[in-house]
Amino acid sequence: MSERIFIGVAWPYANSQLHLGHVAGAYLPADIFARYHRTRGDEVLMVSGSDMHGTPITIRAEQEGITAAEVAERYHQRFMASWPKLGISWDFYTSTATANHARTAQEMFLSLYEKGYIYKNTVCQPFCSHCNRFLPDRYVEGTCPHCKYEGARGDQCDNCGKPLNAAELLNFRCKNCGNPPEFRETEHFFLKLSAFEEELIRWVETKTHWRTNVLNFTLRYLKEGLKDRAITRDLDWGVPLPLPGYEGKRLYVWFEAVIGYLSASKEWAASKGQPNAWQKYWGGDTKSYYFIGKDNIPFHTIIWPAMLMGKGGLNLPYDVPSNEYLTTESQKFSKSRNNAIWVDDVLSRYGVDTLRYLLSANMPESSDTDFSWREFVRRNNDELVATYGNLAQRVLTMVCRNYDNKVPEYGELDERSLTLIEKTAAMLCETDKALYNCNFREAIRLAMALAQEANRYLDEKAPWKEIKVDKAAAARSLYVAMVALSGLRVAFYPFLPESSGRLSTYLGFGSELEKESWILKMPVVGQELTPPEPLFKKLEDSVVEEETARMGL
Ligand SMILES: Nc1ncnc2c1ncn2[C@@H]1O[C@H](COP(=O)(O)OP(=O)(O)OP(=O)(O)O)[C@@H](O)[C@H]1O
Ligand SMILES: [Zn+2]
Repeated sequence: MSERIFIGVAWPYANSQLHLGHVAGAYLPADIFARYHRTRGDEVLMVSGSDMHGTPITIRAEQEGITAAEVAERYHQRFMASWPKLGISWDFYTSTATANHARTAQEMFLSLYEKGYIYKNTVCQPFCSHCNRFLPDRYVEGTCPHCKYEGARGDQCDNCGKPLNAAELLNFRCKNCGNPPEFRETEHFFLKLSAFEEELIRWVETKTHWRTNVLNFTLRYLKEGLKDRAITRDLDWGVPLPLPGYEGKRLYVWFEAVIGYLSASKEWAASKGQPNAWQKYWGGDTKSYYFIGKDNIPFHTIIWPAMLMGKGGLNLPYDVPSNEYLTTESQKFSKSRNNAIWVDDVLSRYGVDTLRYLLSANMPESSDTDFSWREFVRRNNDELVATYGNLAQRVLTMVCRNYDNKVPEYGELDERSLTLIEKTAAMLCETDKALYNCNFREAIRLAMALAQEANRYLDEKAPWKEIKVDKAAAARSLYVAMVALSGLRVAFYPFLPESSGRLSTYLGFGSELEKESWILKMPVVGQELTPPEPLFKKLEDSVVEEETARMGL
């Protein structure tokens, strides 16, 4: 039975270009999941957009001496150019700078305000007398009170993932001038998170299908007790408050950005000329998945669900399959720390499927994972080229050369051949299960294992020898290997859409796998074929040194 799946993906801050951490953490797993469900025949809506607001952008603008709008627009355009190169198949990608988003965020604010879930309070906020302004979020740095990490910021600690208030930091200082701020009174609006504590605990306790790290982090956080959080800031960049008298304040970026999932869905519906079409993705038995890196967990398992509970009538997350960090030398890739490997740069030298393969096979699903150029080259050469690509190339070239560019007659199948076909069908069942449960590494491992199995079959049968004595036997071996390839193109499709599309045409099927289904399709005897080009290119070992030198390690 087909399902309806909503996929929300973290909104990247438009303060820098994309690095491999973003891809491995959020965008690639979301895209794999979307492509998989579309191929299964499910209805999918995958949305996100650039986060144009917040202090990461104003800080960058101040550093460069340009406006925040200019910074945000520049990186938004770069993201838009990167997505197709990466093969990220958005149903809709927008930004938080739209009038639709501001309106949706303001409506959410007012709805929660009217129900008493948002209230006003006077608080002490850090104020730098040297810079003469309040210091929101990332304008303050200091030591995390929980894990003692020294580079924690006024909104969150990147090391232990806990959201923070500036006043909780130890040894806090102004990011701009390094002086310790004083605390001054200012009025802010608060989200009454405490009102949702019990409902949230009851809800999270039913989420036994969540990843252990996500579930444990969330429960620990909830059981420490929820504090109400300020959701406005003294800033002039962001979505204005929908109430008169607060012109110098804006909605806090984290309250506002998560609303993007809803506003993007509405904008998608409007763009299709069906303004109500978003509703079916936010109600009924639609399952909502949110793909994010682990620093975003509390915003998606606590704050956003609390907002949705308060508003009512909209689906809560079904799953939040958050990834851990992609690291270099055990440090989180970070724009701000400048230790990143940039997506556009990598894609200017290597194929997109090589990158997607490495990041899928080494995805930081359950622990932080170091990116390694040695692994990049090894997996490309040993697995993509020697195991999978070579299998396709050997089989299809022989078929084209010896059987007049047509899928050959295979006659009667022997035991060994039937076993490979059965294993291929079983692999599709197992990858289906793994992908359904967001076990991406497991799924891609299963597919590559079948490619190895098909190579063993081919080496045993040796059609290049058979053909000299028994052309019909060689035809059978090659046909059965084509059946395995037919299964592989489906299983690899969510991960490696470019090469799967090509393999699909080489096998005589169309290139649009999403129009098929997650089953083993047999190549059609007599179908005309075009001789194949290699699916992947071998990389020189020198790539490891060149790239490591480029990173300055
Ligand atoms: N090294 C990483 N590994 C895994 N996920 C990451 C990594 N860096 C960022 N992400 C995820 O990518 C998404 C978008 O990131 P965002 O633009 O918010 O950057 P960020 O986390 O502030 O990164 P930075 O530290 O580079 O400024 C978020 O869900 C974030 O968790
Ligand atoms: Zn200062």
